[in-house]
Amino acid sequence: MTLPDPDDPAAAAAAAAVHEDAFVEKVQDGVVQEKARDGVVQEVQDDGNDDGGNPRNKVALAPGHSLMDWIRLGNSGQDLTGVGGRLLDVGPEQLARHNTRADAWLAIRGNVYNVTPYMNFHPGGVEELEKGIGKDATKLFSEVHAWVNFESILKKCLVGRYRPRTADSSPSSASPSEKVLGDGLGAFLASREEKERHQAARDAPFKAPKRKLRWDWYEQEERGSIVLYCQTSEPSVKVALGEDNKNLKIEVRENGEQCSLNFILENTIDWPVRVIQIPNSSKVELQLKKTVAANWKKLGQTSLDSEQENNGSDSLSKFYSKMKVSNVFPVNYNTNILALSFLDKSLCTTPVGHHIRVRTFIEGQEVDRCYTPITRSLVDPPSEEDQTYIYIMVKEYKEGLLSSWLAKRPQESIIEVSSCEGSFRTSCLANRQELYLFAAGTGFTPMVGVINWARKLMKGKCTKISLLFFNRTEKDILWRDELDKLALKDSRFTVTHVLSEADETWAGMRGRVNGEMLSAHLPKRSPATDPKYFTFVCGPTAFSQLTGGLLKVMGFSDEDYHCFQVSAMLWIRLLQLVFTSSVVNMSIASVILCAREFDGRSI
Ligand code: HEM
Repeated sequence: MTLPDPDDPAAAAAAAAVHEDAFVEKVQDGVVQEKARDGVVQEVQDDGNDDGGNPRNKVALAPGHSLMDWIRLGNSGQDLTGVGGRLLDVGPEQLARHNTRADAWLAIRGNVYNVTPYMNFHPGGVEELEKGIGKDATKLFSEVHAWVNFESILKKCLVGRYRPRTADSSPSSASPSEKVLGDGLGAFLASREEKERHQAARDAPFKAPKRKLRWDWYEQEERGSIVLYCQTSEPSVKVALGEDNKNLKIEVRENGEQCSLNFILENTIDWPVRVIQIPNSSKVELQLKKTVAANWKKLGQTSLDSEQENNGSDSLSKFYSKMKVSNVFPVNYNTNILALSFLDKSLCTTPVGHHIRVRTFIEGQEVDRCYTPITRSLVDPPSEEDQTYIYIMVKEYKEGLLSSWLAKRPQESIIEVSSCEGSFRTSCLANRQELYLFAAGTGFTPMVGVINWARKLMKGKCTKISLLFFNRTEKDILWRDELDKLALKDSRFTVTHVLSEADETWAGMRGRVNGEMLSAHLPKRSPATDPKYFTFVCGPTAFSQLTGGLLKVMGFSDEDYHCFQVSAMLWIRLLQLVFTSSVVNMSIASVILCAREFDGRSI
């Protein structure tokens, strides 16, 4: 078996998913604990050897045809369906016409896949796979290896739904997602009885939603997984488990909408739930660990509601949860990392480049500030960040109401934290190979997520991550150690420090951002003719405006750079603050000071 590269979480996560967790239990330090089908856990050294002794009928695959290679091919953007990605309703006759090695379709559990590109990747060999083509191969497939997660392995080869009573295929009038999911769990369930039970559980009475959050689930004896089919690859997902360990609430926020799912689970689960964003897809998997190993047959009772965010303060206030400052890690003389944890069994995920709001009441006044969550470390961000914590970097501003309040707070202080917000979409980085980051002061914090994301998920594609980091003095440089260590560890990453008020001992670059600095830092190629590189900007507003303006002059279009900025929403909130009676005594000046606290940008 080819083991996932532990440094490539995209591939590793996908590899774990395709094995449905049946085997790969843990990948750590190159040692995999492989759980055999009889439940015995054995340690296997990752020696890169693909055959592992070949205890069964697996064939030796040609070089370049490992599971990892297949995942890469799937992520390459090539159309592996052969039908342009349209979803078809396929009847037996049409299926039977695709019965050659060069044009091979098969149906498994209600879905039709084009397995032509998978032929040479099939661990059981081409001849074996050929036995199932041109027909409904569900029985054959289950007899040989019912545990194989075909849905995940072949997801990029999906042709459509199998309609045994349909003579011809036609593009169905149902929406693509309806067709992919069909009756949801049906794709996963072998017995009709089970299917009906699950259907009943899913159709349990709930408030009619404006937009349905589609989901599926599957289970093993010890675990269950809920798969959410979101609209984007950057949903913010919040999960809460009730005191009874059975009441599970899921909130998904994306595209300005929030959808909620509430389950009363069939039985109790252990906290925490693990939330896994399947790389390069809009699928999110919630992994549940059952308190007592048993087959549940159904997930439980559900209710579902969805609401359109109306940009109003009422709607916003719903997204605040109480969190406590669990730990404080000093960064430099005026900046700390705060580890925030929920008071109850809740967690939330943070899409790259998105931010949260921290809110509290100081002397009766509501103070609200945006922070971009970071990872605890830049050099070794945990591959599985503990999602029950949110880490924020807080710089103390003397005149900043919230930051100076936070700086004085001992551990265990309680604050309110919103769900994530933001407009950044990683899709703008598709096919980019080089990233150039321009940050000033705490404008560096959104870059942490970008750097982590590029290192993990653009592996193989991203060849350069170059940060030009502006600060006043040496002691103001945030995470200097981490940045230097990362530059040593990862040859793709470089950091250049620029100081505006350096003392005479400073041998590095000096000054404020200007056109010369940017051109020296960027490739000589024009972004118009070479769209392989992308630029991020974040810092005080004056810095961002100047840098953005210079980039435009240099030929960068809006598609070639992203500026993390104060959102329009923050301005709306600030104006609301000025005009609401609760802060009638708050001067416009102090509101502006609040706004200034947005990641340190001055306004
Ligand atoms: C329906 C016709 C198929 C037949 C007759 C067949 C046959 C086989 C055989 C004989 C093996 C070696 C089994 C062993 O480990 O002893 C195998 C392994 C495997 N097949 Fe298939 N296969 C079929 C379809 C598929 C499909 C459609 C997929 C894609 C999802 C697939 C994925 C795999 C995987 C991942 C393994 C390795 C399993 C492991 O490591 O435990 N097979 N297959």
